[in-house]
Amino acid sequence: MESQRVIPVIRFSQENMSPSSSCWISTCQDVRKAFEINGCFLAIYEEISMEQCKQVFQAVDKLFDLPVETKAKNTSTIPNFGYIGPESYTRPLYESMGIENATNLESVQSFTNLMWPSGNTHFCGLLYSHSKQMMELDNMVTKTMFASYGVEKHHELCVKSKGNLVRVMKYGVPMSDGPNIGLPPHCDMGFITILHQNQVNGLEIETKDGHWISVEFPPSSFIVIAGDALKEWSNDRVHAVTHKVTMSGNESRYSLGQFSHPMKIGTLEELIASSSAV
Ligand SMILES: O=C(O)CCC(=O)C(=O)O
Ligand SMILES: [Fe+2]
Repeated sequence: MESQRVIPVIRFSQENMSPSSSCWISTCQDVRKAFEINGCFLAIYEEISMEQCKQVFQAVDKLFDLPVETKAKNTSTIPNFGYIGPESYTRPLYESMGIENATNLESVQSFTNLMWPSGNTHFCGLLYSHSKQMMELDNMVTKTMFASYGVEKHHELCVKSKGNLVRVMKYGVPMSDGPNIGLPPHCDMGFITILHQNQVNGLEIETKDGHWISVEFPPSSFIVIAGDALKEWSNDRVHAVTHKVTMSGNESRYSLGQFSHPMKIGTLEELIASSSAV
């Protein structure tokens, strides 16, 4: 019971990620345990510097300062992938924008040009390199998870077929007598979400025994959240964790999430069967 109520912290250093290192096996086991018991964990990932994260959130702050008509140009053929403005009853403080395939320079460029028709090379370069680095972390997470289930040889295919969406989010300051709902309780639909924030807390995770715990982000940490598609892929081994955002205090909260989803891999059962076949 207690292990559910503390979010596990797992270090993703170059050293831990080498299959020949002494901690490789334990890292893989920790990832699997966290996904199965908690449905999430905090990854310490120092390859992305804290200075870079600070710059990203400063750039995102300027992005949200653009007029609503400009932000609304961020559209998508996929529902909820583009600009989402505040919704008075369900999420009055929430606003977000999505960049599809943010690990592809042209996608980030076309998003940037929509927002700043005269260009913004700083934003474009920053978001592109940040998204690529977050995807590297995502790939390490899948690699350790695949290894822990004995299906590591299929990991490359999973990496190659991954689609992704980077979503930047702003949560406004609640009025003293107004609602403080940032985002109502939900599970993510995709495979894996990797998320971090500026210095303002607000994310809460529901444990399997129904307790809500507030997420505190240690330095250089990113929360890794299992979504419904990962639960389904794993035949319910992995727990898709319910989470929500509650706002307090007098500072806006910014978060950036990367949502990834492999397109064409068999289910875990199928991969296990093909890994054990001679
Ligand atoms: O902003 C956050 O911390 C959570 C965002 C979230 O849960 C989502 O976009 O699905
Ligand atoms: Fe979510």
